[in-house]
Amino acid sequence: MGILEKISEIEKEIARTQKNKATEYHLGLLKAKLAKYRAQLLEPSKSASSKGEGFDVMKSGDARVALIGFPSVGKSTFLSLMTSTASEAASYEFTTLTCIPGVIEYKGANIQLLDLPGIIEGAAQGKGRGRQVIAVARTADVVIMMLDATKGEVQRSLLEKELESVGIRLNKHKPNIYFKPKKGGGISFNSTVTLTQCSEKLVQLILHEYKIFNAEVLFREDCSPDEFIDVIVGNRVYMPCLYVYNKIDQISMEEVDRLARKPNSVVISCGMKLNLDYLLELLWEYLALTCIYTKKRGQRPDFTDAIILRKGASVEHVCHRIHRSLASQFKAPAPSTARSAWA
Ligand SMILES: Nc1nc2c(ncn2[C@@H]2O[C@H](COP(=O)(O)OP(=O)(O)OP(=O)(O)O)[C@@H](O)[C@H]2O)c(=O)[nH]1
Ligand SMILES: [K+]
Ligand SMILES: [Mg+2]
Repeated sequence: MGILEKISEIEKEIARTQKNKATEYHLGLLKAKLAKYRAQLLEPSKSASSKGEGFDVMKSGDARVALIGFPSVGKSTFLSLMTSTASEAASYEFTTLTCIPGVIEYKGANIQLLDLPGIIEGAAQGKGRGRQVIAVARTADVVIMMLDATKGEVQRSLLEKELESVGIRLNKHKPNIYFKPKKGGGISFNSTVTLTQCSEKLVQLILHEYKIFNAEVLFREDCSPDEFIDVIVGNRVYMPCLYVYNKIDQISMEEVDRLARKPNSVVISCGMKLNLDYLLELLWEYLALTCIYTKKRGQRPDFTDAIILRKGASVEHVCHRIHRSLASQFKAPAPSTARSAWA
């Protein structure tokens, strides 16, 4: 049996297994198995020919945003509207075949926006250019999931499933679980909160599935078995995602209102240039960039020229941006308390 078949067998079994106290261990084990097979599926294939051409776009600017969506939802139209780059847009599917970068200039920052080919169901398993597109998405700071407002719901859940299956976690934080494999001593299990979804026995079962017999595990949060598996597997990407419903010129006012109220969602129309300013404002929030203004002694700061840094940047980072040798000229290293000054 191939990996794909094994995956689909397990998925079917999970679907037909009723969720209750009696099946919780069985389900936990199935999920651990599923995660293992998916990881195997994602191991880089040996043949170089499977690499997409034109996908290795250099990172540039202060942040990177990737446009993910089904074909013909308006990704290229959006790129052409927001940046000075023109990306071909047309009414047929798969107009865009490579990664096309543009730059959004906003509040003094250069935000790299990547237009990508449309992806479809099965993308994670290599359908279309799915794998390459998803590989680019992993490198982004924020993903814009562009959806056709007339079929947004279906598209959204399909794409979420695709990204989920390759270890991309949207709008979630890293589970607060301390996990450390050891050389010996068995499994030590502790928690600082009451657990309602995992137990010591289930944790052990899952660890054994990964052939881990010695480890320290500390739950600092009431996490699910899936979240625990994420911690064991490790290479997960926790990514902010904005759901952008485009083409609202095609739906009723009531429907626009309903979509706009969903969490992490914005409604726009590229065709009628509706609500694009608000989308930018929100994108800026999601990027969580920090602007630092410098000033000369006795003068007012120049608010037109900012040093743009990532969230959590330190004083040392700022020094580096001003001049490479600045930090090393200080008598003492920046105190660690200063690190959190604008985190
Ligand atoms: N009605 C309407 N049509 C739009 C809107 N935005 C884009 N379109 C149209 O949708 C079609 C597809 O647009 P594209 O920008 O090529 O879509 P895409 O997502 O880049 O498509 P692929 O590259 O094929 O994946 C074009 O005919 C656009 O003119 C909108 O807001 N309203
Ligand atoms: K298109
Ligand atoms: Mg396109």
